[in-house]
Amino acid sequence: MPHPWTPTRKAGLDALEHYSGQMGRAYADGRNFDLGWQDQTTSRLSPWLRHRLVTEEEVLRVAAMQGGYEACEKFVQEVFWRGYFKGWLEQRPFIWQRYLDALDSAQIELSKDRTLRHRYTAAVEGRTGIECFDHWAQELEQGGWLHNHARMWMASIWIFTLNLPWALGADWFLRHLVDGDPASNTLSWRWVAGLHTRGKTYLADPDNIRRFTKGQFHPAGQLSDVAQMPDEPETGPALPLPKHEPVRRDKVGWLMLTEDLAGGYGDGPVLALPPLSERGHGATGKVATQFEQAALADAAERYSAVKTTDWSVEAVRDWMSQNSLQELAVYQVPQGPQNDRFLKLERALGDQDVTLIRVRRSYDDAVWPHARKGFFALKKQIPAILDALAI
Ligand SMILES: Cc1cc2nc3c(=O)[nH]c(=O)nc-3n(C[C@H](O)[C@H](O)[C@H](O)COP(=O)(O)OP(=O)(O)OC[C@H]3O[C@@H](n4cnc5c(N)ncnc54)[C@H](O)[C@@H]3O)c2cc1C
Repeated sequence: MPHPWTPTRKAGLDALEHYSGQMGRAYADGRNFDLGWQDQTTSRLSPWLRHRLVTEEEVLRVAAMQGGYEACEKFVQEVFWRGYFKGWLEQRPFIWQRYLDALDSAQIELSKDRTLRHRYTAAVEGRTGIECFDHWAQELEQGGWLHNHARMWMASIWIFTLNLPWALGADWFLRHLVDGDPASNTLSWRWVAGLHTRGKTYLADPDNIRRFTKGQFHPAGQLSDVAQMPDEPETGPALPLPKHEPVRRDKVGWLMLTEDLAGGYGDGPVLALPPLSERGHGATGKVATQFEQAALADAAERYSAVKTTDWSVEAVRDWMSQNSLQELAVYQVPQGPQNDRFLKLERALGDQDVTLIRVRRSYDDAVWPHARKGFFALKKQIPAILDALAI
């Protein structure tokens, strides 16, 4: 499988333009088919969108020129799923923490239970004997990307057929996907497990796999036909979103992270923090690592950002004093490993009396408040949100 994601904004915009004619009927009719790498049935824009080398707003504006919501309804809704998951997790940060706790427990289980360890290793090495799963495991490890349906089938087989802890699977995906995103990934795994829409599990069906791979795979008799939701307390209600903070002074410097490379720094100097070397337990995939590093380099060049090699408070302070800065701003760092790391930096800067302002983009501001419950509530608001954003 080739690695087609050139990690630049230009390449992302080219891909968007190239796909624009397919956002209507072609997408609606074809999007559920996973026909292998050569046969594209979806936009494959996720790596650029994930890091905001290209933004959701830009994609939606292109969809608007193809006939808008009416003509591209399915595609537009899928774009909103990204913001839905992000907004949902922002308002339930304890679910991210629950995932980290579940991952820690699963790691301890792995170290103690040899049979579990064998099952886990066979799965991530693509040696389960379930041909489709093994094929997709190779795709993930080597190519760093999977079709949405393959992700759903794999997560389901992982949890309900291979009886592996869901958090280990989510960690494996997050570390290897070139679009690895804490919110979309964690909450999709939880959705398959029946933890997102509580009790509603997703069970992979051999005939469905045969249909949507056009016969390439048919794991008849190999998959569990029972789906048992893992044990977990009730989800709990959404918390309020932190208030939007305006940038108060002229002399503000910006921190750039690979969470959001969309610019919007005005005249302020920009400091680019490097991607984290770890996204979870174990090594990050090569394709994902290369994409993230080069994506940052591309954005840093466009915004004349200074690149630092670490996240130390000293590096940030030095750069601030070189630029005579009193205040720092950053576009909202969503829940996930970068935010966990960022909170430490924020605390250390706070100890040195540096004010750090988290700024929310208007798109997130428009979408996230509607991501408190199920997707349906957000879906109903899509026309109004598009209007409000003048799309
Ligand atoms: C178990 C599992 C794990 C996943 N992990 C991730 C992840 O780490 N990162 C990630 O970006 N997506 C994840 N997804 C969501 C989805 O599979 C990908 O966003 C999609 O396959 C990307 O392909 P595309 O760009 O061709 O999407 P298209 O179908 O062309 O859709 C256009 C855009 O809409 C958004 N989108 C589409 N479907 C979804 C969805 N179900 N959830 C959220 N956004 C969506 C993406 O930004 C995508 O680029 C996961 C799904 C599952 C079932």
